[in-house]
Amino acid sequence: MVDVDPSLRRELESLNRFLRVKPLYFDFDEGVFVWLDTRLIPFKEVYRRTADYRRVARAIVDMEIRGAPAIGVAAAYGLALAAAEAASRGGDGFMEAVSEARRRIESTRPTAYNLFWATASVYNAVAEAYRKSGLDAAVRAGLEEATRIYVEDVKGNVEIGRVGSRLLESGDTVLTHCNTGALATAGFGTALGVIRYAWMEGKDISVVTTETRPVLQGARLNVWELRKEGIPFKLIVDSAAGLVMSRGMVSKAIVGADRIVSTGHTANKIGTYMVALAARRHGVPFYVAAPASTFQLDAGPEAIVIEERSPDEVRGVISEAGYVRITLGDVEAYNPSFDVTPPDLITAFITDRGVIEPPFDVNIKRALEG
Ligand SMILES: CSC[C@H]1O[C@H](OP(=O)(O)O)[C@H](O)[C@@H]1O
Repeated sequence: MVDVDPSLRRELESLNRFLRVKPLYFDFDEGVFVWLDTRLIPFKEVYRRTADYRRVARAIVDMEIRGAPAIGVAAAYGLALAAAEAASRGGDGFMEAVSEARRRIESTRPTAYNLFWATASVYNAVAEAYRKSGLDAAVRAGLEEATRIYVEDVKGNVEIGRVGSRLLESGDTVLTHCNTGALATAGFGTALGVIRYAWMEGKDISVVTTETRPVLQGARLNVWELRKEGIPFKLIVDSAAGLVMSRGMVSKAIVGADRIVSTGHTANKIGTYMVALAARRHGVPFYVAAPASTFQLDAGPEAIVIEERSPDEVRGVISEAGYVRITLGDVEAYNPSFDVTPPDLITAFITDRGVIEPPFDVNIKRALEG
């Protein structure tokens, strides 16, 4: 039994009413981190569990866990587990071991800012507690900080939903790209959280989701979530986004983000930039929904690192039969996992601190630093 402040445990319990599914959580009785392996969705629902931070890191690299906020929560609990492991070996080299774990976790995926924000928060909590009160306090501090990050993600998502739902009305058809729902966060969602919240408020909306090649977060994860919620939707191939907007089939577009910098330049799943271009061409409002933990306020677009993943993701797809190749195995493939949408194509940011409108280089800092 691993313990944290009882008030934190009570707050966790109070959030269950918002959680449509618990895609990742910490099992305090067993002292392990638990997650739903999103690579198998919608065909199978398999939960994984571990007390080893190295296994959490691999789950992030392999996209068992994916989505900027979910990656942040997993990184936080992974580093907390690393502190517990290091403490079990005694005090010698404790902070060196925690620093090594931090480096390993931060080497998993480079684009989502939530990951680095989360590891810094947990590392600082562990280091401060260790300096003041020793090993046991450091382990507890790490787990408590990770749990606070989890709680804040759920609460922040619900606030994003509440704020964003005001921008939607019955009759809207909302286009979304990639998965930004429960399976990308601690359990409610950002862009898909706005759609979920509006639906929960009784707004008669529908969704157009792109399939989101190559990993098919739309065709696999959005389909699973929207079907569970009973929200009407159509699935389209990524390259149909322009046509559906040209035909007036979409009234608004809402996407998530992996990193938003001080100028408003936004890194998100590959294909987002093209959706934004089509939205501008056809007068469709284009919103980016993200929590404060996705914003990097001390940097501009030069800080955005675009992850390049295995060419095999382009050469095949995850299907009901597992990975299926769709071309020759030796084809040269280029697989940037994200692109950057410039601020002039973004109508507004929907955040847990409210809606942020242009000029973004002024208003982002004003909303988030205040
Ligand atoms: C709630 S933001 C999720 C964000 O993360 C996704 O990337 P990936 O599936 O590669 O982790 C995508 O960019 C989503 O918008």
